[in-house]
Amino acid sequence: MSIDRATRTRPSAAGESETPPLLEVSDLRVRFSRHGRHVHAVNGLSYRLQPGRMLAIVGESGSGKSVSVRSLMGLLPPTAEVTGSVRLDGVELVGMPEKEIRAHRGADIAMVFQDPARSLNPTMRIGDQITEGIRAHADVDRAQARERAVELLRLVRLAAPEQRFHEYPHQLSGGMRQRVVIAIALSARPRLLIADEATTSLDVTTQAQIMELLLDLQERLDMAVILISHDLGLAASYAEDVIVMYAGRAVEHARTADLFEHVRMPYTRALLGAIPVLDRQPHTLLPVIPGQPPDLARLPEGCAFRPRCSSAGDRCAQPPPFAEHEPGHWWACWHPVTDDEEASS
Ligand SMILES: Nc1ncnc2c1ncn2[C@@H]1O[C@H](COP(=O)(O)OP(=O)(O)OP(=O)(O)O)[C@@H](O)[C@H]1O
Repeated sequence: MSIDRATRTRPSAAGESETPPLLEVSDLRVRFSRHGRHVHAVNGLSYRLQPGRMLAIVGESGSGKSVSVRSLMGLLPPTAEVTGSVRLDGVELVGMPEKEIRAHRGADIAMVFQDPARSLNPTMRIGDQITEGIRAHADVDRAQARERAVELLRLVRLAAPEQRFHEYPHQLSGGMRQRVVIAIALSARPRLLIADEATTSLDVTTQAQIMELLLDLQERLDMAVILISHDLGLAASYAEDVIVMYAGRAVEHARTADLFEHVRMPYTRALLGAIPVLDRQPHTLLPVIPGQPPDLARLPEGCAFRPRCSSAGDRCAQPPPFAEHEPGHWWACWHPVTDDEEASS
């Protein structure tokens, strides 16, 4: 698998703390309650993200990836009960009144979603949509906002930005629309950009172009990026650190190269195992693992992966601690994969 990205990055790794983190998530829990039924979507998620780094969060559908990042933005419905701590530059976001969190949303943290068509207003010219975003966060007149909007379109490498400024979303391709969405997300110069399956609806070539753009913006603007993806290849190619989520928890977290070369969590190995090494190319979707993820309204005691795990034993009835077992490499498992097992598998 391509690990270029992981091997040419700065030495900071999961859990290291030589610079203060931009984002510190501690024991984050999100519960949806309806008609007496409680869905435990996020169950004690903790991680740190340094400024200017790219972290991928991967896992099967329903593992809590989207809910966990939406909670950072205060973008969950009122049925969601959020506890724990999310600190952005030391400022606590959990429990912050909606009015204050709105000031952070867009300005400090921005988000790009899967479907660019749904993120844009089809009846508005793209230039107006970008200037609206700029003026929501900065005290600038129309001419200044327009100038900045064209600059942003140039920054996201949209060809002929002055001309595109006057066009409607339907006149643009899917990739161009996602560039516009990214331009809007960047309009307040956020320190953290969350890309939630932001390239999933695009063809493979356009996906790679948008990922290269995100990488370029991350480096040029020194912006941290959280990449939410089903695509292990994408995580391996672009992110410096990877968190694997299962049933609302982080089950493995490490530098990308470390994770892929010294996988420890049987769940991560199961995700990787069905993909022959030579086929581990970018854009490799998560394979199907036999069995079902647990019902989040009735989480099992102990390790949630136990019913599907070929390494499970009696001890797995107790919850395995999520701990830094090797420098910069965190996992939650009583029976981690060894390098010898991995080599012979
Ligand atoms: N508004 C809601 N009310 C009740 N349950 C919800 C709500 N939003 C999400 N959930 C539940 O939370 C769990 C986690 O969802 P989430 O969207 O975070 O998963 P995901 O890992 O991002 O998966 P996917 O890749 O399919 O989006 C799911 O079981 C989902 O059904």
